[in-house]
Amino acid sequence: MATQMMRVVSPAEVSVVVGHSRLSPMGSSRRKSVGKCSVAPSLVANPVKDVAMSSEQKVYDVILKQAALVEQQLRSKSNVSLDVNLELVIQGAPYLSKDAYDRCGQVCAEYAKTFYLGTLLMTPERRKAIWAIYVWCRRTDELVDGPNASYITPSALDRWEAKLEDLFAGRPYDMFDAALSDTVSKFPVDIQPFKDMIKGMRMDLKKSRYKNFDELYLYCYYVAGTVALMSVPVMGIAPDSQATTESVYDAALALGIANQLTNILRDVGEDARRGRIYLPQDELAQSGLSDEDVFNGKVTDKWRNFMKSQIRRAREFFLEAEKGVTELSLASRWPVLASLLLYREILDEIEANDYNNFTKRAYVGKAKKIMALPVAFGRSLVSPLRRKQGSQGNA
Ligand SMILES: CC(C)=CCC/C(C)=C/CC/C(C)=C/CC/C(C)=C/[C@@H]1[C@@H](COP(=O)(O)OP(=O)(O)O)[C@]1(C)CC/C=C(\C)CC/C=C(\C)CCC=C(C)C
Ligand SMILES: [Mn+2]
Repeated sequence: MATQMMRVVSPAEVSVVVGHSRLSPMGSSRRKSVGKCSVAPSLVANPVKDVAMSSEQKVYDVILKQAALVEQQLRSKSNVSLDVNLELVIQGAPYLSKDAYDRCGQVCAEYAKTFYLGTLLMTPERRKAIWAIYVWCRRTDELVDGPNASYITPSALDRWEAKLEDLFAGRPYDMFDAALSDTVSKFPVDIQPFKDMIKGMRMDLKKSRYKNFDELYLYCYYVAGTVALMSVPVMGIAPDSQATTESVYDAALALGIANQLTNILRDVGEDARRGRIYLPQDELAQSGLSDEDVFNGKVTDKWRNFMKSQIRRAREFFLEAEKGVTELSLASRWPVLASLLLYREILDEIEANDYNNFTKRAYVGKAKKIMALPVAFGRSLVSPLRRKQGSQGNA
């Protein structure tokens, strides 16, 4: 989908790279609650390569793997100092990691202002790491959605992936990669979600229709659910959280999916003008709609009904995510909750536009944005324990 949310990293920065998996809709039926420290690495690999596995099951495997990595780090009581100002060598040129992170922070501040403000509440180590992840995600999306997108071939994405492997192995290629390389050496971040995001971009190059929600779910995981799996190991789970690591990752994943579904519903018209329909074909047909109806862009009762069910589904994912936010470390809750509230409001705006997402862009105004911030802040102060007692009526 076309880049809308934020301005992008300059094409030059992206093209430096061009010169050269696996993974869950959140049906609660599939989620098994494991004790907080019981996600054993032996659970991680699914030895059965079952082609009939649903997308949700495939994604679930990645959650288990990421949760296991976090548990492992907790068990080994990682006493790595997170604020070492490590010197990094990038292609012979020494850079201080501080400079590399500062550059990431500048990109964030420029392209995602509200989000950048939110990160300022985090501890400096976490903030810098989130900036580095943000920049990598933005550059990756930029490859397929940015000004050079028409030159991007699967082999350019192969080269981007090779650079990803290099940076995970401590051999970053440029400043931005140097920051991420440092981040992944300090936090229990797995490479899989990063590879999966590239897979999503690959999918976007060749696929413009989604047979059913299972297919669409996998795409949403690739391009957005992955962001959640990359970010939570950095944001951290609250020490007083009683939730299982796995359930927190489930909630995080739900936020990625909800955001991407919302993105898709907002951008229906714009995507259609590029010949793309990110909507489940079977559900369109069940509502008596075809690709032609989407291309014609006429708001009919059939369209309104179809949109209502799509919006309902996105809201279910937001609800699932909301339950997990208070399990995050205190300082990470606010930016996450603020982004959740703001993104969810886009759905309200689509309704307010009478479901005309063909020619009207659903947009959350400045006043609403500003109002969401203190609301999110107040709610983020509720500790997981208080919430638990509160829900039992003891608070
Ligand atoms: C327990 C719990 C709820 C934890 C929270 C977990 C968490 C931090 C989830 C983050 C969810 C999130 C922000 C997902 C990103 C979704 C998204 C907007 C994806 C976009 C993909 C492609 O979009 P498309 O091309 O269709 O549309 P555009 O027109 O291009 O917009 C992306 C553009 C992929 C690239 C993603 C980013 C640049 C965002 C990266 C953000 C972070 C690393 C920070 C996440 C942290 C916070 C505080 C939200
Ligand atoms: Mn994009």
